[in-house]
Amino acid sequence: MSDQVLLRADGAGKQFVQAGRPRWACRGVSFDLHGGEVLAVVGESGSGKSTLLKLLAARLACDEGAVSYDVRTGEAGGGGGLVDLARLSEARLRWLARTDWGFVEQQAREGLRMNVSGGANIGERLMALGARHYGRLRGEALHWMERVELDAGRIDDLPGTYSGGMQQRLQIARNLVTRPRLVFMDEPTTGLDVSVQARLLDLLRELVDELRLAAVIVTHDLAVARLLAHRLLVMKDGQVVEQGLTDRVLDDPQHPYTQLLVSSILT
Ligand SMILES: Nc1ncnc2c1ncn2[C@@H]1O[C@H](COP(=O)(O)OP(=O)(O)OP(=O)(O)O)[C@@H](O)[C@H]1O
Repeated sequence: MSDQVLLRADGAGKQFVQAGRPRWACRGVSFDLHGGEVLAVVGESGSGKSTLLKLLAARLACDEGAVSYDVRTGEAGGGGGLVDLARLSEARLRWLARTDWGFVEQQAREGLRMNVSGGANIGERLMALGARHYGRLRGEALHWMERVELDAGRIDDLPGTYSGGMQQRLQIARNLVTRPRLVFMDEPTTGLDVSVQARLLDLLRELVDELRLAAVIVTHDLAVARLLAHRLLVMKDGQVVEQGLTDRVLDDPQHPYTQLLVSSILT
């Protein structure tokens, strides 16, 4: 983990109108994420985890507070240092999302292009950055298929012919091909068979370590958080009720809600 702050949430909040009245989906969220650090966001359904992830990845704009990112010097036209995402143009945000960030959706289909081959899915981000050389694109696609343990012989097959676990691996490869520094993941293993989940988690842990990736992972599964995350952020009713090192929070939860969450998986 590095000393440098990569992503900062400073009182971030978002509200939606529900039944004709504004309601905060998440509010007052503050934390720093350092380079190479993995943060898991946990909490019950409806606690605001996905909304927070969308604020962090600039898929939604904050209604209160701010999210800042350490834009690399010379990249996206930035001059380096933490920049409020609200101050970046759409084009610069798109650039960040295609290069320095990844976003792994819970439903792999939402993060893949289902009408082009597995190899083309991996090459797409490189093409968006101007790569045109067929041999290089195919070489990169093969490399990443192997890296995520996909059968390279399936490179020309459509993702719809892959199993759920394979689609999730393909989505991960598609995101990592540009060597992002930060990956957002929304319940990346939910909905897969338990054995497939376990192998995917191992793979994610290896990739995160090897590539020194920073990640924000939304999960309702404390075992996923325990395995992958350095730090935990516990949400309830849109607010962060506890945050800290994963082992500390899970072994010695301070807030009654965290105590309930932890005890519910022990019983
Ligand atoms: N686009 C939207 N319009 C209106 N309300 C929304 C919208 N998105 C989320 N909400 C509301 O915001 C609150 C938080 O939802 P969110 O999806 O962030 O929770 P979550 O913790 O990710 O839940 P889950 O684990 O079920 O996905 C909920 O009350 C939800 O109904």
